Amino acid sequence: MKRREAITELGDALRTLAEHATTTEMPAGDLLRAAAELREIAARLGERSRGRSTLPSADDLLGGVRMYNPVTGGGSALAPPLRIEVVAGVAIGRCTLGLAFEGPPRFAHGGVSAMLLDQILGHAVVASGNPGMTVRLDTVYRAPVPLLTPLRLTAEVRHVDGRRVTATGTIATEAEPGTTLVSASGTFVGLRADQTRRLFGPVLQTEA
Ligand SMILES: CCCCCCCCCC(=O)SCCNC(=O)CCNC(=O)[C@H](O)C(C)(C)COP(=O)(O)OP(=O)(O)OC[C@H]1O[C@@H](n2cnc3c(N)ncnc32)[C@H](O)[C@@H]1OP(=O)(O)O
Repeated sequence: MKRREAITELGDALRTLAEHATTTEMPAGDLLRAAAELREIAARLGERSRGRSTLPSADDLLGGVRMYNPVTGGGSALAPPLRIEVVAGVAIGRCTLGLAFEGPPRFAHGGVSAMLLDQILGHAVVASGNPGMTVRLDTVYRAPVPLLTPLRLTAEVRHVDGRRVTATGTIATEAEPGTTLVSASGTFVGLRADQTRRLFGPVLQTEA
């Protein structure tokens, strides 16, 4: 099995683990045994690991492959994961949030909605040919986002003004795509070459 597939397999197992660890009602003894076993597995995985300034060997930064992105990465224990495709400049995302993402009972945490929107807005911005970093994200929570329910997100670029790009996006359910639950407007700023060097220089050197 190729390494990326193995990373995704481990990510799937970790996401299942996070969901079951969130929903389990097993007694204390079982939880302590599980914790001890998991610490052993964690120690084994940590025997060979990378630091902050080294990209994952399975990533292709310039090709857009980020295996551990906390929103879209197949290898991330934190990612729903959100699957995004860009069609005619519109980013369309799909995911289902489990109980690990609960804020108010039965519904998603508001910060999770903002995280999903930041990511999908970013994809629309990159697809427009004006990549940049988020400098502002305004979210409007119109209705709570239900857990364990297929979701549909959209995003598109509205305005490009020099280095500054504005994009908007929404979260709805797959069943009612016309009913916006959360909307967002984001401002992204393209980096100057000196800013790219300052922020990402060490990583780009290892990539080259
Ligand atoms: C396919 C893969 C897709 C990947 C998607 C990933 C999505 C996720 C994206 C993120 O989450 S990025 C992480 C969160 N963002 C950051 O950490 C960025 C932190 N901010 C910075 O480091 C600096 O703001 C930055 C280097 C981006 C820009 O610094 P500058 O000093 O160059 O900004 P400057 O103050 O000169 O402003 C540049 C322009 O942006 C405007 N601007 C800056 N901050 C703003 C703001 N908060 N709101 C509105 N406009 C703003 C500013 O007015 C100005 O407009 P003009 O050029 O028209 O004068």
